[in-house]
Amino acid sequence: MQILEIREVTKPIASPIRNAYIDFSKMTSSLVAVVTDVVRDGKRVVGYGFNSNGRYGQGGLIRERFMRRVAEADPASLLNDAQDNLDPDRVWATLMSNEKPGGHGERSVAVGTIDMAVWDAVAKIAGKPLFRLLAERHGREADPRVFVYAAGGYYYPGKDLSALRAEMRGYLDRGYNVVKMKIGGAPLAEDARRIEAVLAEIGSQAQLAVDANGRFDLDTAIAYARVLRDYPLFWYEEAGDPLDYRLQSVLAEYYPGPMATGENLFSHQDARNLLRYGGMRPDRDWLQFDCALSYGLCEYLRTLRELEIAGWSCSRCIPHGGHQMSLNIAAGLGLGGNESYPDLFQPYGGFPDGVRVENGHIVMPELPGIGFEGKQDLYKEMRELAQ
Ligand SMILES: O=C([O-])CC(=O)C(=O)O
Ligand SMILES: [Mg+2]
Repeated sequence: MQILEIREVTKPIASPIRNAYIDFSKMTSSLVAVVTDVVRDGKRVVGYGFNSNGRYGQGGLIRERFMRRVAEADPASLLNDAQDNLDPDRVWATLMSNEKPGGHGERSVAVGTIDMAVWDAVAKIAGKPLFRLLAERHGREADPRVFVYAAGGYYYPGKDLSALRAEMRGYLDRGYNVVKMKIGGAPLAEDARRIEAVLAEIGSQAQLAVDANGRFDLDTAIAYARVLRDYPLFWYEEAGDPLDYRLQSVLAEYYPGPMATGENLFSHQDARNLLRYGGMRPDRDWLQFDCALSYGLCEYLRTLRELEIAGWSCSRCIPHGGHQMSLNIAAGLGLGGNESYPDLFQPYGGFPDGVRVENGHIVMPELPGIGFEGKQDLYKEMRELAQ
């Protein structure tokens, strides 16, 4: 049993939307295939992965360093002790050989993308959905019913309040009961009007989260907090720079409602620093670490261990990124849910075909691996890469 090859292609996921920090006009994502020599149900097992939106494709790093390390490794060194499957941690250690600690920039995205494909292959070789494999490995009961919320509400040329309201209404019509919109890309008074328009639209049918994408300095974060705290928000997300733990912790003094952050922290050490110094409150705040951007599930498991040490429940995690990998982690390990972008970043985001959102939850189908084969538009792109 061995990995024959890793392939990568960088795909556009561009759109004219904008958050408070970036636009997505040139956004790309790496799609990776881990091709094995294992055959299941008459078909060669290929694991797939991709990175979530917001960070660009990583073809350069993947080709120059990470693919080569796997290709040069003794294939037996990547197997588990029983030699009946790949060992994701051994593959991970090979990927990360000769990498210094710290500086978790783009390489965490490259490794996270390959790691997703490795776990997909491992679950397919085991013949199980990844969420069931994870639950078994951790001695837990899987719960295939997962909370999901609809992220959108971007700034968009010519988008007025009625378009924003119509967008949010569309999410409610599709079964969501928490929706998210961007803030910080317009003056505070205008954002307040946008928020009030959405609150009027969703009424008591749903709750609203807002996301500043790390745009604010402390004064601005507090100025927003003074306004936002009078609204019944689901959370106030990523007010300031992701690594400015002091800002986050001072903000907590001005914002009694739930805060969320973590999508731009890419290692368990950074996550640990957030828990130590960021003033985040385990009884109400939310952690959004996204394995696809942060060295993958092998590292995410270390992050979950840090949560446990710091007295946090993993049910406070609702990852960023809207991909099926985090849905599997949520169903298998008991996270609080997952992000979803009903109208964006297709075909990468979303659920297997036929999965519907009801009362803000989906039920995971019983597909081997991560479940990409159940989403036709996505699997078409994946198959093209593997052929
Ligand atoms: O706009 C983005 O970069 C995505 C984002 O922050 C989110 O989904 O929370
Ligand atoms: Mg965000």
